[in-house]
Amino acid sequence: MLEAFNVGLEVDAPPGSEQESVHLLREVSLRVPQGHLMAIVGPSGCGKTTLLKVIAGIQEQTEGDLKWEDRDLKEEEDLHPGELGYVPQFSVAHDLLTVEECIASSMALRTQLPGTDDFEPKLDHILNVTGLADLAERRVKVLSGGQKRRLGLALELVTNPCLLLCDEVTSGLDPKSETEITELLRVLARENKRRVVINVTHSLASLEAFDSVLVMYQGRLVYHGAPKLLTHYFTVEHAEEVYLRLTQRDAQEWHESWTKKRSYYEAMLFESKPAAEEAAQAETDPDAPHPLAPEELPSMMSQVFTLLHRRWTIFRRDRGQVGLHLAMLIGFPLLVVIFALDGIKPLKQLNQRQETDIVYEMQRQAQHQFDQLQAGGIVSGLIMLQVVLVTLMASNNAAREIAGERLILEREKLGGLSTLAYLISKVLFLGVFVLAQSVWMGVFVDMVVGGLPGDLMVKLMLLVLASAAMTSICLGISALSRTPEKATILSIYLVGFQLPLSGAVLTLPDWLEGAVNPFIAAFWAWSGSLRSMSDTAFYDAVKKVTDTSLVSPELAAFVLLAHVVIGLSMTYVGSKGSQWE
Ligand SMILES: Nc1ncnc2c1ncn2[C@@H]1O[C@H](COP(=O)(O)OP(=O)(O)OP(=O)(O)O)[C@@H](O)[C@H]1O
Repeated sequence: MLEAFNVGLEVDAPPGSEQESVHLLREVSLRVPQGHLMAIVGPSGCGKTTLLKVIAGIQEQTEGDLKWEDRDLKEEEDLHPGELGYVPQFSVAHDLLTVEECIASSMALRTQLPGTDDFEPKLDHILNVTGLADLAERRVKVLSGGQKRRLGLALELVTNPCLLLCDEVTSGLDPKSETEITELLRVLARENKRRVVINVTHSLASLEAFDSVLVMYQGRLVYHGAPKLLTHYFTVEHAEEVYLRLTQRDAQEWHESWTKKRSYYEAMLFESKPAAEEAAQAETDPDAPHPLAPEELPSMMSQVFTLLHRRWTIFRRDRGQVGLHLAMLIGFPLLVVIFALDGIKPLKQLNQRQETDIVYEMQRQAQHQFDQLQAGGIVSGLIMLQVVLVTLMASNNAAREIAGERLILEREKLGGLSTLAYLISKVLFLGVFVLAQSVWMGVFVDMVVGGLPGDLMVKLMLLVLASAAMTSICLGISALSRTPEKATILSIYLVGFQLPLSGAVLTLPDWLEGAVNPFIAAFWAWSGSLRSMSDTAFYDAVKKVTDTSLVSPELAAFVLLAHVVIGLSMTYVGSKGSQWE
């Protein structure tokens, strides 16, 4: 039995409002027996989705109590992820996966079935029961609205939930599809004796298939009873007239009226017990296809592997992303080399004279002095260009990574996905890009210019760390942002400020340098790389063209690592926090 006692939800009023807070729900009390299919109806904005979220534990009520099978959901932990199925209004599947892949990945994230003999039969059963068997190979992107809703439902059936909450899975469909999905919900309600299925809907047209109907109005419960008594209660001829009728009294009056009469209507609900009987019958059915106990969650590493495998599949199929990554991987190092073309000659000449006394050479040859200045500018510029382009690639890797799939993440967390598993999968996925982009950039440029001064390994390490730092920070921004657009803009600003604030082009005033540098990854990678040349002739040349103080490679590596840690902490906190809106 699902029970609510005077449940209320009060939230801060929107900015600019005269009140301090608003009540989204007030004094909602209900009892829903098991094996029952209930519809929540009401005009737009009356609190249907809010009530569903409170029952699901996505939003916690500020007043009253909720009970499931005599467990107080406020006192004890929320429902076990395997006990709860929540189908949101929006699509919770990746566009580039097929229907079968989506269900299989949901199963792998939420159950221990993959690898067992039960996996295939269960997958087939879910495809069949939701009417998706013929669409198993079709990608989500091309599914119709109704098919996406069936898929949303299918993703929740992998665990045999006993509380299945559906937000508008029947809305906006043609009458035939609406009837089919309602019938499916009814079958699901009967399939498991412990199960309660609740569906939010706008439609008042086909409520007969439900065991009960709950009407919400302005955050209040104003009716909960059998569908056939709805017209009687509201004294209207057709159910479709109920919304108009509601406007004739205010919500408080409707609620008071309901409080007086509810025992009569609820008693009728419990007395008829058609649902419980049908459920008992379904349970004894010898053809019942699978056990109905909730599934156990898989291990964290198993979730990491599933997420990683899924992410690579999506990446491989996203031709635009693959093309962009390849273009940057090949194009950016070439760009650096093109800028260096004019300077390669003095660079090589200076390279050949490294063994000689550079000061003596300078005094002796005016030409050499000119070469040295030019070479210093080229070396500093090349390193900075490498670093900035690597950070640009890093921001492109990470900016949309979490914000772009936020609602899917929220749904999967509710289904038992570990935030740490999610974070590790992102680190492993993006780590490949960080290594490929920065190592290739460093090695390619070094080869073409005939060897930049200093230890190649130190410069490569700093490039990798600069890329890792920017990737982590942008991933953190992505996890904390409400939309992918916001995350992208913030990440672009961050990269845009790297060059002017790095001190490589213009020297910042001392007081500003100390305040800004800690935040500029490009400064540390550039500065540490230049300092790593301190035992070569180039260091003097580089010092001549920059007044910015240069730091040791060790300090640079330490600060960049700190950026990585901060970025990953932001990512963890941002991913763990709830962002359903
Ligand atoms: N976090 C929030 N802060 C402030 N107001 C909110 C919040 N969440 C929802 N609301 C408001 O609460 C009201 C009820 O929202 P809800 O989404 O539950 O309505 P609904 O009945 O499901 O509507 P619809 O049928 O249009 O989906 C709306 O006016 C909405 O703007």
